[in-house]
Amino acid sequence: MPTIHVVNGPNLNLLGTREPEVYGHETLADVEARCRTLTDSLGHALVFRQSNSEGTLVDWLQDIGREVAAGSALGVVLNAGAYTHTSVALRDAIVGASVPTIEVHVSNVHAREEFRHHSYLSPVAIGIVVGFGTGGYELAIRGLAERGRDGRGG
Ligand SMILES: O=C1C[C@@](O)(C(=O)O)C[C@@H](O)[C@@H]1O
Repeated sequence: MPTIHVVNGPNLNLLGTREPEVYGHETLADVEARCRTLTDSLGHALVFRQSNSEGTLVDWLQDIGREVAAGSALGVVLNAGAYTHTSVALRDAIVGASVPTIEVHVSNVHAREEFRHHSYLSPVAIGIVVGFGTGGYELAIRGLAERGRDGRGG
């Protein structure tokens, strides 16, 4: 069964201690453990990563695109953090490397500051999960896996 990638952007390494009233008390390691329990039960491999660096995230998306083209990955669950609202480079990587992408946000970005309402990624994502706390990662994984089963690749 193809790999499901989960990629986290800047400051998500601080989950658990960062603004817990917004992002909750679970750490990124807790989230990874929950994701792994789910992907194990679905029969998919999981690669779960985090970087604060935009260029590293671009490199990973390009790598994932190659794996998807080769049939060894389904796509990516992507919480790009603040780069969501700023990064044309991440959007270009998703499009240029043809990466099936589910955009995730722990918080409901639309109920927050105006600058969080715009996403460069949403128009090129296949789906978006927003505001369900850290449980949103599992919802997104289910969505990506379901889409894979449905035969709608790429
Ligand atoms: O870093 C983050 C986290 C976030 O992506 C979320 O998961 O709710 C929302 C972004 O606006 C913010 O910059």
